[in-house]
Amino acid sequence: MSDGSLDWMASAGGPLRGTLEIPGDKSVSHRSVMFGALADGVSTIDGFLEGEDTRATAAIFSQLGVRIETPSPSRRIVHGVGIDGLQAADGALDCGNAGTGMRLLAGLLAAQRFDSVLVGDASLSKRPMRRVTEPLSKMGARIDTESCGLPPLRIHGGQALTGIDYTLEVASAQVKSALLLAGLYADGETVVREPHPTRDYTERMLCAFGVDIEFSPGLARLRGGQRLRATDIAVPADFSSAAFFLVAASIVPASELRLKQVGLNPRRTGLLQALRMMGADIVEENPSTHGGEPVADLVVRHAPLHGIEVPEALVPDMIDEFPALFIAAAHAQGATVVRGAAELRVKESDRLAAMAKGLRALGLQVDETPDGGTIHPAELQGGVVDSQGDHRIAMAFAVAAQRARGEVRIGDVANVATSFPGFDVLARGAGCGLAEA
Ligand SMILES: O=C(O)C1=C[C@@H](OP(=O)(O)O)[C@@H](O)[C@H](O)C1
Ligand SMILES: C=C(OP(=O)(O)O)C(=O)O
Repeated sequence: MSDGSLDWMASAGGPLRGTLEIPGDKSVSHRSVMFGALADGVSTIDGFLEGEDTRATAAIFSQLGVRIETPSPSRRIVHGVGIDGLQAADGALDCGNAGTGMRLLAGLLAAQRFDSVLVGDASLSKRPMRRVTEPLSKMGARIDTESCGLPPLRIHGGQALTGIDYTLEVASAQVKSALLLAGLYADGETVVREPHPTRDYTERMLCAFGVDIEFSPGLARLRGGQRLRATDIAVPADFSSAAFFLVAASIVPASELRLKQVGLNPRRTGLLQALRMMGADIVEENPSTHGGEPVADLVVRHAPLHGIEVPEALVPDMIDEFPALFIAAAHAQGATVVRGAAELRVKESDRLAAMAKGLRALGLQVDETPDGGTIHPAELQGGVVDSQGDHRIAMAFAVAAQRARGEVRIGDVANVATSFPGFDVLARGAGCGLAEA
């Protein structure tokens, strides 16, 4: 896993130009390995994200007795062991930096005959797990946490689970997915209701694996005791990774980028709507479907942006894109206001605090509130920013520097490899000023 020892120096390059292939979607990649492992038969995954988070998930399934081949980069062949075929691992299962990995696995492993221990890196070890352990315990699971509900998770297998009808307290696709995975093994029906619809990859993919699951925005329902049938998965390009280039090309004069065949699941594209409200020039071309998901080329050209009040209803649909949004806001005309985004405080870092601190270090005024803040744009100066070991904060400031007056040193960027390996190479190729410090 990342050791956090790498820094970047970023500065204004030229206009951003060219056609970029963005790596595979992280959410879809995690799930494709999990469901392929549980299926009867062999599943091939194309476009698998070669990131540390998703590789950690694949390594965990190897520890659980699943054969996974890597015939070439971004391709996996998963030899499914069937719904009851996982075997106890020898040691702890290391989810690395991945909240998605740990929370989904908590649901899945709570239903196995054997015990498991889930651990993570320093950042993941500070992230709240009660949001999954509490509803899972209502289903009959036994999971011990550290105090305050923190990892490691010590999961006691061999429990008989019962389905529940549960309304999520926070809009979280990870919690929903953990309950649905446990629900596959539970007696009776599991129903998950959401305060606001979240990404539905678990539902769509279970369906592709032959599970009878009913879902609509805000609701998912399945019966326990079903089997999964192997299927091939085509992973679309990750919108959350594309987001950094959407903002970079929007703010750097004379830029024009084409981002090829990016996943446009409506539960992921809140940033597209927010940027368009700000005046961004982003056009969708060559629409198609890829692995059952809508995709299109995104053609983005520089455009003058103006500040907005980000509609609260958009927050869950752009939950990972706020670091990028803050940078767009920093370069807009007029203030941008964010509300209803307290969840950002429990991601890989406290993203509201990390973005406010970083932008202040570059000369901006940011008024932070418990669930958001107001960004007052101004010309960015050079300076030193701490990414807090958070991949999305690091990439956001690499983008910010493309319009700064001086050099920006970004500390602790190795974690970019968790979601977007090769970001720096792609960014340089497109015209960004970005080098290892
Ligand atoms: O289910 C998923 O794949 C994810 C759900 C979101 O987390 P929450 O469920 O905590 O909102 C998101 O932030 C994360 O990057 C991926
Ligand atoms: C929050 C994120 O991921 P996870 O929860 O899987 O660590 C993210 O990628 O921004």
